[in-house]
Amino acid sequence: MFGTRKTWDLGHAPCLQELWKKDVSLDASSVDFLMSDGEEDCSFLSLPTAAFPQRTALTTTDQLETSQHNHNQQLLIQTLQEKVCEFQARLRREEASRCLQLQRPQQSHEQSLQEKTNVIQERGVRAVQRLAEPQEQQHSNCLIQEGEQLIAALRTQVGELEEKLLDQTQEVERLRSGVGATDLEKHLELLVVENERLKQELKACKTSLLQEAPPPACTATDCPHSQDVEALREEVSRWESQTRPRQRRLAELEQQVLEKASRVETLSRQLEESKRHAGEMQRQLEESKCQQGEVEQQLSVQLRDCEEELARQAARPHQVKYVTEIVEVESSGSQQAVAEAQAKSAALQEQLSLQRQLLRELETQLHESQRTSTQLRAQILVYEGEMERAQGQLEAEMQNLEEEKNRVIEEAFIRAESEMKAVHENLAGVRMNLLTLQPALRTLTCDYNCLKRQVQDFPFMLEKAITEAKQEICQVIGEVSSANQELLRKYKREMNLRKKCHNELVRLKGNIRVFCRVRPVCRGEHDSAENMVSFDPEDDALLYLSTKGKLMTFELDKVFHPQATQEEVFQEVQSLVTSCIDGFNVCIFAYGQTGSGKTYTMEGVAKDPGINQRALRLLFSEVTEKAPDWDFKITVSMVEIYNETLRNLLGDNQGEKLDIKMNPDGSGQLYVPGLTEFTVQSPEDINRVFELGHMNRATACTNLNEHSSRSHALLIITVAGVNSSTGHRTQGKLNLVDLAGSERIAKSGAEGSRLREAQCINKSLSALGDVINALRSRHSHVPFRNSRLTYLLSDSLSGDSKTLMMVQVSPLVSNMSESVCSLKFAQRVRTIELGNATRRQWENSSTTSSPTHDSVELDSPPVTPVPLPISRASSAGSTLSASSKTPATRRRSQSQLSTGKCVYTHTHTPLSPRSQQVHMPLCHQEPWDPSIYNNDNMCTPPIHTPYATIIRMVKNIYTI
Ligand SMILES: Nc1ncnc2c1ncn2[C@@H]1O[C@H](COP(=O)(O)OP(=O)(O)OP(=O)(O)O)[C@@H](O)[C@H]1O
Repeated sequence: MFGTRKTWDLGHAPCLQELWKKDVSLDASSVDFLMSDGEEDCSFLSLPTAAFPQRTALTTTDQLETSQHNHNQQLLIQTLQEKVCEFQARLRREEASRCLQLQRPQQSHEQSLQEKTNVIQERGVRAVQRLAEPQEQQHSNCLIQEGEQLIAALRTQVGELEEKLLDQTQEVERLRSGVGATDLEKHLELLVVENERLKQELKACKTSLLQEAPPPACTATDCPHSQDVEALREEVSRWESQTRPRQRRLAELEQQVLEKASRVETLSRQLEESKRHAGEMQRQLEESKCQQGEVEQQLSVQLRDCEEELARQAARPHQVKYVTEIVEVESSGSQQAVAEAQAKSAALQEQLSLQRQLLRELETQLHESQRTSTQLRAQILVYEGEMERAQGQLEAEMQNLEEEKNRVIEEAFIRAESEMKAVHENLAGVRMNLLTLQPALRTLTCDYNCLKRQVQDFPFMLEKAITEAKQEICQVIGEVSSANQELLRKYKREMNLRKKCHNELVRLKGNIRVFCRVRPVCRGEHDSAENMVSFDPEDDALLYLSTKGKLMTFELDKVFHPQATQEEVFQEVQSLVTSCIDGFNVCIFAYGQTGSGKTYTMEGVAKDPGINQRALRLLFSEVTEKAPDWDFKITVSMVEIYNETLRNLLGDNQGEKLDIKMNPDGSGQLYVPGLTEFTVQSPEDINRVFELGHMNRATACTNLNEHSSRSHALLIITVAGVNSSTGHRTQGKLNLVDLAGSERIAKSGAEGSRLREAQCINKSLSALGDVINALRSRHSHVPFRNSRLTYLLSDSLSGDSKTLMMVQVSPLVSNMSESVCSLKFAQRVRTIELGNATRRQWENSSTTSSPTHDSVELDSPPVTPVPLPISRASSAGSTLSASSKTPATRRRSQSQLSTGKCVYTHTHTPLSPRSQQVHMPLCHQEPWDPSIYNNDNMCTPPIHTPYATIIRMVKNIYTI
């Protein structure tokens, strides 16, 4: 703050006090004088402090923000006061020094005069005493008078000098008081006025900022711009805080300038005073010289007069004696007087020389003063130059500060104005929004009240709506039901028509399909007939056999080459398999000589199962898919026909021989008492069934391969379904038969038991051929009973059944003749027409055989009605559930028989109470599966699919 003051510190420049001290040393009286002056200056110091109450009052009324500023100003004023006191003290000391300087020659002069006067008085007294005689008394009196006059004149002169000195002292005092105190007071007043002006400006700025601030109603919580205003205020305060030190610095500089100016003025005034005093002193000195000259002249005149008087008195002769006596008497006195006068003269001369020396000293002092004055002038010029520079800098700095202050204020003002404008605009927008929102609020309130009323009324409205909806739903259900009945009627009519068309198509195509599969050459077989067996790449139904130079062509329904996989074979038969879900009886049997691959095709191997396992898994997955609408039950039986003996492969007693009997209920149906049927409910059950059958077949013989070659293995799968929605029932049977080897007995050369086995095999195969021949020839009698095999398969070979014969052919040359026989037999079978496929259906309430809508009329000559095989519940326990099958009645309408047509109906017979079943979960399934009917026309599309869809729709409506 006072950094620049150091530059202007008087201590660094020669001051008057130091200058005076060089020549004049202060004595104790002068120190006392200074001390007394210093104490007397307290009255002077009271002047600036007199302005404090006003300032204090201002301080109390100022805001808190200006307290620091006021404190700084107080410090500044206090510093100024100290400076003023210091200057006053210095001024007084200098004045005292000057007074001392002035008084000292005067006192010495007075002292010298006093001494002269005393000397003259003493000389006069002595002269009077010496001239005590009457003659000389008059002259002495004259001398005394003259001396007294001289003394009086000298006293007058001294008095006048004292008066002049007093006047000079008073003038100096007056000048001192007039110069120092007044200027400082004026300067102090100027400072106070400047301070007041700055305060007023600060107040005005604050007032303008406060007026520009947002309205007080807009508080920090509800006005979004209060923070901006606060930020602006903080910025303004920051600028003010930055401005304050500059203002203080400005005030200090101003103060320093004023101090310098006052000091320069004081110095110049002191210089003038010094000059004037020096002139006066010179004049007084000259006057003293003149007076001294006059005194000397008078004294010399008196001395000369005395000497002349003495000489005149000595020139009188008559009176010589007397005079001589007198002279002699008085000569010693005169000589003494002369000596005294000479002494006086010498003293006066000495005094004169002293005066002259004093004069020289004064002149020297005068020269010193003039030199000091010259130095002071030079210093003053330097100070003035510095002052001008400082003033220029100060003015420039002030101007910069002023400009910066104005700029900051202007920026703050502009910013505050823009902010206020934005705030006002926002406020206007908010007010507008408020005005627009109020109607919306009223509308919302109305809506809310309305909704509230509606919510209150909602239960009643809901109840009413539910009632109405129920009524509408009932009405719609009624309408839908009637429409459904109509649709159902139309659907049944259409399905009958479709079924007739399909049956006609099947009749035209024939329902016996014959496939041929040529097994590959196995490892270790060398007599392959690869060149003898060939295939038509364009037609997969042709097989060429080259034997004995002849090329035999066999046309079958499908020929599988040796590379055909189990999956490819099953792809061709799966539609036939799934048709049993729709209620058809299906018979798939593998025919061929031993080692031609029958077992491989039907049973397969563990890693690559054959048709049996695949068919059962497919049926299981199909009925699972149809579970939502249909409840299916899949039962499995496995039997073996060996030497015309029927064995239950799934039963516990393997030695038991089963028999095929007529159902005692008079229905004419066949059944196998004691045949075990397992209900399959999972894929694991399928595996268990095959494992059990395989194990039972293996335990009954010593060589399974040979045994299997000599026996027929039958897997009988029954699929019974009930539509839970309609009560519609279907039942189909799938017979998968692995026939025994078909080689000729003559060729085999068997004897004994092997001969009997071969005879039995031949008998059964011959019976099968006879049956097929009878069917092909449409004989009235079909010899199903000629063998156990044909008897057991009678329901799957006659009427509406579908039959697939898989003729297995060995590629070996040694088996060529057997292969030719098998293929010829297969080609004959292919030409057989079993008749129209008839679907077995049971109505819910139909327990008697009666013609139904799905009865099929067989073309004449009618096939001899053969009862279906009837299974009886096995009494033997099993790890799996077993069920006994009650016979289904299949009757032939007498009227139709009389007209040459046979109608087969199937009635549902309740299960035997002895049966043990594991029921499949009741499920409804969608019977329609296009994939079943896409590949082959052997199967009719399900007749119940649209109906089930309609039922589901109705159920959905109910659910809704
Ligand atoms: N398509 C085929 N692919 C590979 N190997 C086959 C194929 N067909 C049959 N075989 C193999 O030929 C051999 C004889 O087959 P398989 O036992 O099935 O004949 P089979 O007609 O059943 O004989 P059998 O009448 O004595 O029972 C077996 O080893 C079998 O694995």
